[in-house]
Amino acid sequence: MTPIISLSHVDYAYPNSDVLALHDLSLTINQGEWVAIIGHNGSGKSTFAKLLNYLLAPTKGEIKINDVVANEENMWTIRDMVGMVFQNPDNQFVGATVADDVAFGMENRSVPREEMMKRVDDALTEVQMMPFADREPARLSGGQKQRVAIASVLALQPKILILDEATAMLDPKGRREMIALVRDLKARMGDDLTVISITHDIDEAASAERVMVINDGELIETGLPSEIFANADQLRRFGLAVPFAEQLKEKLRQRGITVPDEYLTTEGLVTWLWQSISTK
Ligand SMILES: Nc1ncnc2c1ncn2[C@@H]1O[C@H](COP(=O)(O)OP(=O)(O)OP(=O)(O)O)[C@@H](O)[C@H]1O
Repeated sequence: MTPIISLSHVDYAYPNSDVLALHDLSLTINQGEWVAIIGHNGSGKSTFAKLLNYLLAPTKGEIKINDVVANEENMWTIRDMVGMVFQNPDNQFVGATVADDVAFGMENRSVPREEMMKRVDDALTEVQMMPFADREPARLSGGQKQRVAIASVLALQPKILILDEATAMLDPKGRREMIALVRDLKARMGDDLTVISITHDIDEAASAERVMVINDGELIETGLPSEIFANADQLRRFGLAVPFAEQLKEKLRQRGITVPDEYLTTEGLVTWLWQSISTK
């Protein structure tokens, strides 16, 4: 496994604040991983994301992206490697059409026209938005807008895609489609794409390969989604939502029913319930 993101004893304090938004953060994320970052409001998740593409500079410690130290001098190399999609789909558009919008970042980086046209087509195809290439972005649904935002990032061929609450403003269907899209992208691109999902959405976090929990600016837990989400007491302690299936398991246990210890998705629990009822 090759590390693509490494943080060593990183602190960050906002200029107008004497509180550390992040404190002594040390971690490694490997090339091709899909990592979810969870934590209650104000725990430092967005600050972490902004440090990764040098929108913010660490107050202390060192960040390396693909072995390049994040600093003033390497800022543009870092930003070329780390693409970000934010929460509000309406704040991410600059072009008159979907295709213009995807082309915009490449125009800024002087990608030759022919190469640019090809990358626009490829990126829109990846996110299944090719039929919308000539549409006005403002007229798309929230989920479609976020898919175009992902295409704009993919067209720049980043190594890392950061989704900073990118599903938060979508309806459940849009959210499911985004998660499915990221899963497809990961399956197709393998180690060529590392994904960081900063999210409050349990389904999104559970789709990742690894979950990191940030609490009050510190990394307090990292593990498989199944390990993190099966620990309801710990989730509550850190102000996080407990998955529906885990809540139901707790209630069943209180009634004396033996339930599986391992984490189950809602669908997994439904299947288990059916099986245990039908064998009684
Ligand atoms: N521009 C700023 N100036 C000063 N303090 C800030 C600024 N932005 C964030 N903070 C503070 O830094 C801490 C971490 O904030 P951050 O936005 O990274 O948390 P978060 O986990 O992303 O929260 P949320 O889930 O609400 O988006 C919080 O205490 C917040 O109040």
